[in-house]
Amino acid sequence: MKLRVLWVGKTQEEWVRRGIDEYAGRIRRYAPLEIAEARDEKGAAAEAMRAREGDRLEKLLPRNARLVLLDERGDEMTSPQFAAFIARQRDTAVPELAFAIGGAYGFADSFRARADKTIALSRMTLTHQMVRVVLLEQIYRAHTIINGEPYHH
Ligand SMILES: C[S@@+](CC[C@H](N)C(=O)[O-])C[C@H]1O[C@@H](n2cnc3c(N)ncnc32)[C@H](O)[C@@H]1O
Repeated sequence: MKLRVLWVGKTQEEWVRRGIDEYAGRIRRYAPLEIAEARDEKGAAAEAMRAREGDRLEKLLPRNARLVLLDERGDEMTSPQFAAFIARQRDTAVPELAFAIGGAYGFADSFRARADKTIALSRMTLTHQMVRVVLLEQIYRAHTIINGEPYHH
């Protein structure tokens, strides 16, 4: 199963970029991973920015992909539950599992409605930049759990 992570806007901080590279490299030992970046919108009302960013995310999403939205209001799960969720997608022949991280103002309702599942990493709000690293680490962790490797304690 192919994995895709979509996000809005460039990665600004060097330390975030290093984290992304580290965990993306680790994930690619287990599954093909593509990262795609939608241009962020600036200088409009929040709702308009969310709508335009949603349209751009939509264009980066293959038709056959199952979409998981990252959102602080989503379902919370443990790392083993997240691993079981990923394994279930793979075992039911989902061709591509896509994760989307919103921009600084979050998602438009229209894009939110497109999601097959919405998950929260915490009830706290993280920056849209930091979520990139935390999500990638959890995807990596999930694969070590699926493969019974001694990373998750
Ligand atoms: C700064 S947050 C946007 C906050 C905005 N108040 C909202 O309601 O969506 C930007 C993006 O980071 C991600 N994000 C932030 N905190 C998160 C969390 N605890 N769990 C999952 N995703 C989170 C989401 O994808 C969100 O769209």
